[in-house]
Amino acid sequence: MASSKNLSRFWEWGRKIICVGRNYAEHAKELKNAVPTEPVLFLKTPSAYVREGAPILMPYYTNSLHHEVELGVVIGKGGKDIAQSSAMDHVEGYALCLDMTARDVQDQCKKKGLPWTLAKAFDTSCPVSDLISRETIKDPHNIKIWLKVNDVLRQEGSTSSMIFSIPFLISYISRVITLEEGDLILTGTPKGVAAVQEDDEMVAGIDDIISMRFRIKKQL
Ligand SMILES: O=C([O-])CC(=O)C(=O)O
Ligand SMILES: [Mg+2]
Repeated sequence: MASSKNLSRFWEWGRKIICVGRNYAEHAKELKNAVPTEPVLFLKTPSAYVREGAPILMPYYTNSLHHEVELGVVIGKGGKDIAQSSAMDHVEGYALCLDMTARDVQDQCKKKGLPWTLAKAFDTSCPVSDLISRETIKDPHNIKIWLKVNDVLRQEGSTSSMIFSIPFLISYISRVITLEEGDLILTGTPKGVAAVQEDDEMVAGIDDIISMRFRIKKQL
């Protein structure tokens, strides 16, 4: 839990960003995907991080940049083959995250059976909030995450609807990929994903605990 090193700026550690897809049935259905029986995993790189004050850059190769608001779990203690029963001991805290997705590119990748890297891992595809302490979010499976675009509510979902719980995900992931302090797990998005345009402003939040604001700009 409490680590010797300061993870308050976890995004500067250069560690892994492990994303879970289709962890909310309503979102899997809205994109006409099957509801998974095992977690769907993909990765972003640390260059995907962007912080409030800097713009989200729409890649030059997409015409459909989607927002996905997600709860992030920041790993405080690394491990391999972590048991579900001790998984929460590895959690330093949480972060509000966006999994920005070039949806048209992802659709093409799906059709061709190719990886999602261009759709998911481009620079600025992972806007993140400050670290939120475990004390602040006592029950991470019972909070509301929401996102507005230009003041219109687009996404609002409770983490109680996650298919795979945080301990399950930590255990599952750590059997495949060793977790290290500073890693971030994105736990999937609720329904309501949609496209944003240049100069749109997004505000996302977790209940009234935290909120963050980002503007969309085109990559030059
Ligand atoms: O792109 C997708 O639909 C998968 C995903 O990231 C999510 O469900 O959060
Ligand atoms: Mg996502």
